[in-house]
Amino acid sequence: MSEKAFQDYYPADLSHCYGCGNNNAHGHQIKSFWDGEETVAEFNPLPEHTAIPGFVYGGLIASLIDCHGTGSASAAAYKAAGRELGSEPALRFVTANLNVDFLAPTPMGQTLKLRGTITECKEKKVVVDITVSAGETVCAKGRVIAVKMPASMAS
Ligand SMILES: CCCCCCCCCCCC(=O)SCCNC(=O)CCNC(=O)[C@H](O)C(C)(C)COP(=O)(O)OP(=O)(O)OC[C@H]1O[C@@H](n2cnc3c(N)ncnc32)[C@H](O)[C@@H]1OP(=O)(O)O
Repeated sequence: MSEKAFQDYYPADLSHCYGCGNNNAHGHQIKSFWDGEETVAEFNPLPEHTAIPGFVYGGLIASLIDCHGTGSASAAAYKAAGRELGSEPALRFVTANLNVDFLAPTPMGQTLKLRGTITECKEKKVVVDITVSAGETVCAKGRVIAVKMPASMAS
């Protein structure tokens, strides 16, 4: 995909998140985009993301859901406000609650596809429901409750 990802609009000084920060060389650097009214991201697990040989570690899956959720929340807030992504004042969201159901073993060696639905979008809180699929199989689903980032986290 050639368009800018939601995370590419995060300012450099706030781009160190392990899941989605462009400036975290050891992180996942996930990239989220709109696909119609839904949001999408892809990730290729590495050998170090193994749980049991051949299968992906659940904590990685939770991390992907977490950051696809907060990125989607920010994008949804901009959209609801009729504003361009990244415009000031920034609409930044952090995770208040993360809930994950692991529905089927997640195989290594396949691209994982995340798809998010904006379930609720208020000024201070956005709820995003997310599926993680390998091929035709939905391996996990999760819900992220994202809340406006407190000023104390950005200083
Ligand atoms: C663009 C650059 C970006 C750059 C930034 C990119 C960062 C990427 C972040 C990646 C994701 C992370 O790991 S973030 C790191 C992990 N998260 C954190 O450290 C957050 C720590 N927690 C906090 O700071 C706080 O508890 C907050 C901000 C989450 C909430 O506190 P608050 O601001 O006082 O919220 P409050 O007014 O009480 O509640 C607002 C609404 O949220 C709901 N709510 C509040 N907390 C919860 C909760 N734990 N579980 C469920 N729901 C909750 C309330 O019911 C209410 O819903 P209603 O009554 O209105 O319906």
